[in-house]
Amino acid sequence: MRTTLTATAAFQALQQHHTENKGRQVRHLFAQDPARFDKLSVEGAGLFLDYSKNIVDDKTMTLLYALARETEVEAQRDAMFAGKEVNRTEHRAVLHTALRKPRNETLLLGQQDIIPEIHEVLDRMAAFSERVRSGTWRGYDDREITDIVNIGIGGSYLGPKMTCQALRSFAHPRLNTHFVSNVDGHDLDALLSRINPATTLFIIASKGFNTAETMMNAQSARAWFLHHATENDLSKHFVAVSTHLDAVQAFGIAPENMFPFWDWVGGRYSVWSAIGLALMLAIGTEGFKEFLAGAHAMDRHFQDTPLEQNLPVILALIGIWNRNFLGSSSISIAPYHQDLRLFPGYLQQLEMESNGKSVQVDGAKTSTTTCPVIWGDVGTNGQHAYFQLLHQGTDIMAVDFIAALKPTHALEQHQVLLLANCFAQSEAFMRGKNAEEVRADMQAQGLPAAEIDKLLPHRIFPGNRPSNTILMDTLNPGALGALIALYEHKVFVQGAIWGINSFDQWGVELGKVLAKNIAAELGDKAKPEQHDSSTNGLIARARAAL
Ligand SMILES: O=P(O)(O)OC[C@H]1O[C@](O)(CO)[C@@H](O)[C@@H]1O
Repeated sequence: MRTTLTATAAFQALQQHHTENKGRQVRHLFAQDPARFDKLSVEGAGLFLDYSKNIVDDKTMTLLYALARETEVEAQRDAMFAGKEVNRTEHRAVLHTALRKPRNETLLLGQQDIIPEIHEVLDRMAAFSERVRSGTWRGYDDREITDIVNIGIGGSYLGPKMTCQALRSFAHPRLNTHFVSNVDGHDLDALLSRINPATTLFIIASKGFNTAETMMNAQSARAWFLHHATENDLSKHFVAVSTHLDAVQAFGIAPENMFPFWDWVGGRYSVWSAIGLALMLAIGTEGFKEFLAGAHAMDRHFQDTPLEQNLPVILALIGIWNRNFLGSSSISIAPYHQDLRLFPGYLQQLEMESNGKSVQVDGAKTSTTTCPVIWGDVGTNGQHAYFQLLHQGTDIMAVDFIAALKPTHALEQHQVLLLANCFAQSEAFMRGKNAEEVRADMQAQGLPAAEIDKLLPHRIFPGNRPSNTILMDTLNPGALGALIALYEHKVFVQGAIWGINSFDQWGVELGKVLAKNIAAELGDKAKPEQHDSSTNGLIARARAAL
């Protein structure tokens, strides 16, 4: 039985520390300590994390490290890396980290070293990718492939799509990557009218190969293809990524066109496996290797670095502080890089599907709140839309700013303005602008006293809004790998502290079952209505329309 989190000595010490320091202003902490930035920033695996703009001091951090130690984060981390059955509700090891291990390492799962089979699949992916990229893999009328369509959903979609978008400046110029996930036919339909079956390669990506949305999209894509070509041509245009060879074969894809992975890779952690095939096709084998190496560097950092300098641990602990003590209910992810615009959506699945739970591993209710809402968009766009609420709204929401110092374009002035905005926002969130400062500003502008009094409350910024800033040199495959792994391990540490299983997702099941029933009812108008009056009413309207 796990000790209740709120009953741990460290948690209680943090509660007391929080009570004693209520109302403290980070701007004052900066004024008191000129070395604050140096003390509360850390570097590892090519990433730099500034967490000094959070409402913490040395004592807060010391207590947070004590919380990590008391909840045995290090032992839990080591168990994950060693391949222990960390995903206890599904009786599985959790070994996405093994996917980024170099060829010369070993990792025993039971009696078997799993590194050789991981690299065997990587080698097959590489050989295939190089054939497609070089143009030696040809379609049914002997033309080169120009379009790759990844059909998958959840982790079989978000990872490949986000990474292809993030690394688009490293992509092969002939290959356009597309991603279809939604069972809404508008998604597939909009794409099919823009591509040529003779030069298109479909990747059917699904861990279980039984996900209703993916299977329907795959069947429709296949049917569309067969309008233009024959069954014999399928093997040149359809490949699959899955853990289920039999289901892939039943769909009509031959084993040599299937790239396997393993049940110890969770869907939202699978971009490092063959699920990353679209990315490998886009950026090439070397680029994909760099991507894995960046993540591996973060793995090593996470495993080997003391908690006090450990990026994922610190990011996680700051998150725990903001969530469980300051009551922050969401984190806005603000990438100041256009190519990372899908990163907030990717993190939504990673964090919310992993830690959106209210029951501990031992079955008891959690004693604290767990995963906050993750949301966001690219920075400067958000500034002109919802940042208003972050600055002056009633809830305290945390922000993660993410930026690359050097761009992959030559428009230097854009980069200057971009970074200026990024740093200005974090400064504004932290500092705010108090009544005296606002009044002095308006007086300097020569506004009449009555107008100043009227406007004053509207123009005050409370500040003290917590944020992290993560910097990388350039957004390249290695940096992206490290960034994703940073958040993966952050999620792990938080799950370990909250005592929850970050690797199952039972919460998505109920909707799937109900949808199956309702789909049958929509298809058969004679079926009796058997739901609440709202659901029955909606079904009746749809039956009338279909
Ligand atoms: O890759 P699959 O098996 O199609 O699953 C897709 C997604 O569905 C989920 O299982 C949730 O329903 C996710 O965890 C997963 O990423």
